[in-house]
Amino acid sequence: METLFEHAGGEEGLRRFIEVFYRSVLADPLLQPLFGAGKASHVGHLTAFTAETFGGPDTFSKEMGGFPALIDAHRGLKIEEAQRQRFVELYLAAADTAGLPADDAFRAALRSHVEFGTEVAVQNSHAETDDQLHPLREVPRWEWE
Ligand code: HEM
Repeated sequence: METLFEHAGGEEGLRRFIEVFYRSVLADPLLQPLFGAGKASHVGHLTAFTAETFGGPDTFSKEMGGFPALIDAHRGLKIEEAQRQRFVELYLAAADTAGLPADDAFRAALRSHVEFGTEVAVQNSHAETDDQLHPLREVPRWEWE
């Protein structure tokens, strides 16, 4: 069966999507304060993460610090629910703008992926001890719904 990665247009399709998404995040009054001026590495890292979770190459885990780097990136950010919801909204809007496939099965997987991922990020952003982190310790392999 085709992977979500292949269906999304591989590395190139996902990078185009994440570029649109990150641009919209940095222009958003609710989210921009968390991201500051932005980081040159963010598009590459988020693209690699998304590729890996959708069944593509495991470059994020092998070469970019993997899940521990992701936990560190969100620690202490204290992401609010309104910010989480905006992140989801912008993510799904970017999928339209970037022209990712619009079929229901793919969009359902994209939505459940970002809903779950943002819940994990919010929890980790508030954790004051390792016990309070979400139990996830590896990049999850997302599947078709
Ligand atoms: C709840 C909403 C979220 C907010 C507000 C948020 C915010 C941030 C911020 C401020 C950074 C550090 C600055 C930067 O690298 O530009 C960051 C890094 C990162 N975030 Fe998030 N994040 C959220 C959810 C997610 C989700 C759901 C994912 C994955 C699906 C994700 C993946 C990443 C990655 C890959 C990095 C870069 C880590 C690295 O440099 O290795 N984030 N995030």
